Amino acid sequence: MAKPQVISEEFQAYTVKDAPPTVYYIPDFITEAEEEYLLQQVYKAPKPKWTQLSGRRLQNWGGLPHLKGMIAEKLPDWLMSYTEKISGLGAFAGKSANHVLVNEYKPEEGIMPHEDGPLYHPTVTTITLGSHTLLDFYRPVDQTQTEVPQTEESRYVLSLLLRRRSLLILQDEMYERYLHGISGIAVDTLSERVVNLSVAGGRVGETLSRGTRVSLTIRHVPKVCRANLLLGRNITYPQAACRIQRHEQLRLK
Ligand SMILES: O=C(O)CCC(=O)C(=O)O
Ligand SMILES: [Fe+2]
Repeated sequence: MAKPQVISEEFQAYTVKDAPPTVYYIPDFITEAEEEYLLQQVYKAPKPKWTQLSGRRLQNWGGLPHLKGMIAEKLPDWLMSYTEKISGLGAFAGKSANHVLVNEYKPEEGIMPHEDGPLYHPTVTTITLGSHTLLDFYRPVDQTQTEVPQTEESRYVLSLLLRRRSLLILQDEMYERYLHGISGIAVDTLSERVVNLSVAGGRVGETLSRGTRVSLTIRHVPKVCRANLLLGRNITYPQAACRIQRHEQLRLK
């Protein structure tokens, strides 16, 4: 089968070679002025736009992804110029990003190892603002292996240093097989397991104190309900599913 994702040739040079396929890490993807602008926009959002979770808070833009389809909402202009730029690299196989999660982590905050799952085109792209972090990768629990306990530590594979203003693109095995997470610590120690040090800059043994990091996780949700279907009269099953879903989403707001 043909490989569905094709990143523009110019960006192939940013492939992280010491990681399983496929990681692209692009330092200084945005300028300092752009970083400041994006942070300003994020913090301008009204308070109810934030959802507080344990260990981070988030803003959801573009609609709530759902197995039955996402009721797509237009992304605001301040995000569009960046999502278009990333879609233009070919990150979503010619489709345009239509969903952005903004995550904010204070020092000592993080996100449990997880998979991003089937609601998205199998690509995740992340712009890092404000502070670096280490994104850690884990093998999934091996269901056939019952004798030895499988701790997080034993499943840990590698980390990526995400500097502020960088862009990360994950696809293929790195998206589909491995779990990713951020540990809730205040100071990172760089080890030889941080496989992109030569490009991200940093020495083994060096420590980096975390500040507040804001990440923009930019994705393409293939299954969307078009708003005009919701107004139509001859509603067929999938359209009805979207309609039901719309009620669910409104209740969640
Ligand atoms: O903040 C990040 O870089 C990771 C966020 C993440 O994994 C997610 O939102 O699914
Ligand atoms: Fe994730």
